[in-house]
Amino acid sequence: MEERGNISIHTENIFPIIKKFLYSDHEIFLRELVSNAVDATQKIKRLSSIGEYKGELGELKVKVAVDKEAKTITISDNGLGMTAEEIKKYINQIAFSGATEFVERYKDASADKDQIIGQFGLGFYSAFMVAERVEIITKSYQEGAEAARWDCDGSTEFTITSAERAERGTDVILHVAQDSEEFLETARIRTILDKYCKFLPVPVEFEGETINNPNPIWTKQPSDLKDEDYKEFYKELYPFSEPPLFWIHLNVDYPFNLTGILYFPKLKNDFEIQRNKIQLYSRQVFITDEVKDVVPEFLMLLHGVIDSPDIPLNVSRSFLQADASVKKINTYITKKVADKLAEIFRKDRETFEKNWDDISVFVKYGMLSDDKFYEKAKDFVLLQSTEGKYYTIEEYKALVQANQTNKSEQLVLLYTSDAEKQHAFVEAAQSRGYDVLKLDSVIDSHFIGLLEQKLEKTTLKRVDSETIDKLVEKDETKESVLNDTEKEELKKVYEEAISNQHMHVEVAPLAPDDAPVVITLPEFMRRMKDMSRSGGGGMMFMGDMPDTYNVTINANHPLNQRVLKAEEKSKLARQAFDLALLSQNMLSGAALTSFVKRSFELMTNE
Ligand SMILES: Nc1ncnc2c1ncn2[C@@H]1O[C@H](COP(=O)(O)OP(=O)(O)OP(=O)(O)O)[C@@H](O)[C@H]1O
Repeated sequence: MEERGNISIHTENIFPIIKKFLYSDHEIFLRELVSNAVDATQKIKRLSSIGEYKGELGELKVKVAVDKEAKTITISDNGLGMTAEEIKKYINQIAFSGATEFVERYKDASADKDQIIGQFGLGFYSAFMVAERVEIITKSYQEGAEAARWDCDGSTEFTITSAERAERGTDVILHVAQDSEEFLETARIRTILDKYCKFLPVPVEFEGETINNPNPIWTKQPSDLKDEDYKEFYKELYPFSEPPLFWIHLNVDYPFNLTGILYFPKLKNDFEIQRNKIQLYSRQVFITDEVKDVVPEFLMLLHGVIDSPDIPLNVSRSFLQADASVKKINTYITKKVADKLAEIFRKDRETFEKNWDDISVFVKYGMLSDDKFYEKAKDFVLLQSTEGKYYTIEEYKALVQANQTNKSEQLVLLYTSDAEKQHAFVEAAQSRGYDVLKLDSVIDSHFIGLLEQKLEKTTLKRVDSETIDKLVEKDETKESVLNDTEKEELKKVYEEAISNQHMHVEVAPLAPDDAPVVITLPEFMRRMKDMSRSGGGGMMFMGDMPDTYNVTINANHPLNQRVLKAEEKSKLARQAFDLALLSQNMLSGAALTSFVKRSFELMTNE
């Protein structure tokens, strides 16, 4: 038997295009061919199970072999094989038109071409990305079938001849082109197999070893698995990572098909570098680790695998975002993750609190970016007080309600963004019986905004944004020891001593044991500046403005009564002001030097 033919006379030669134009990701040829081989073995298994094939199945496996001298890569399987007629049908017609369509569709799409090619293979013809000639030697499982050889040199011409092959199955032999000889290196092939074929459902052998785990745990029933299995699998996926905190086994078959395991890694605050750790599979074939658009942004902080044949990979990005099943998948995963967290919170609050530092970024990010997630997470998101205790929002509100409700019935939640630097303020608040929250991660400034937006009659104030009396304004007037003239004079003394237009001085009757001078940066001002720094809200101009602080002089503090009577009023006032700066880590440079000098001088003259 010998037959020559043209694959298609209507299409321009696609092979040079496959080879040259789709220059990126040449390595996926191996994924395509090994998956075909795996499919072929699974098909024979199915035929056998329904009684269509009565012969011995034997040990089903796929082999990959490199012959450096002959410059060939061979992918062999003992699957169902093909007759000469089937080669014509599947390889010459169907696969070819598939490849042609692929090339036609994507040769002009420049922007996300790499993305698409990475996710969606060309099928059999991707062999020509690395080969100058491809042979198929195959024998069908059907009784009395003759072995056949297909040979194609990368033009549209092919030959089909009869061949010698004892057993059922297929060898695909790639004669590697000169410019692709890197693929004759076994280390390279091993790396590619490891990336794409690690969890293929049929054993894949290379250099005498099985390189894959055909039964990864996500394909099993959760009830058949122990914690150890999940931890082991995590190690298999990320050999150099710390153990995960906990995990979720995803398992749906309606209205879409999806399995997988998502792990909560130890996150801390470095969430930027942790992305792209979720691997996307389609029937155990690795597709990509760029799951953007497939899972919600905030879930990309998780690690693990998602396997779904229902994720359409052969479409462009914008389409993917609008795709209904992708949306459903998003919603499903989000719900699962929220439910899992709620469950741990409910069943084992201690563990939940212990891990809170690692998951808080994730939970807050989720609450900020997804309203449905907010609705679930609002009951388990934790607020940490500076004293190290954890509260839910409701618990915390109940805790501070009595003491921290101001005269306009607003509940004032106090927080510090840096307990060290703002120590003086934290202490002052605590001595009033107020509680102070620790909200000090990058995401917290956004989280604070979210809480205010969602919680009724509640504001959040940083402890150093006002003097203690104004933080939680009560309906009481404080008596002042100084009369108005004295207060006016004191103000002048300080204004002159400070002599800085960005320090707004005012005199107020605080408690005698409050600090004599308090420097605050109003909450509103700081938030505006934060906003403009992060480029939002049309506040760009504010970013360049110097901070304007409020300097509150405590009229009731004995020191200020002394300032009024002292000979060197200005010096004493400046000293008090510098001490206030110092307590907030704001004193440096020349100001610090002159403060130190002045202190020695004052001590000497005492
Ligand atoms: N090793 C093989 N054994 C048996 N049949 C094969 C083998 N490789 C390819 N085929 C046949 O050739 C057809 C075309 O393969 P090709 O890889 O181009 O497309 P596909 O596998 O159907 O789809 P995909 O684009 O997802 O790869 C297959 O559907 C199958 O019928």
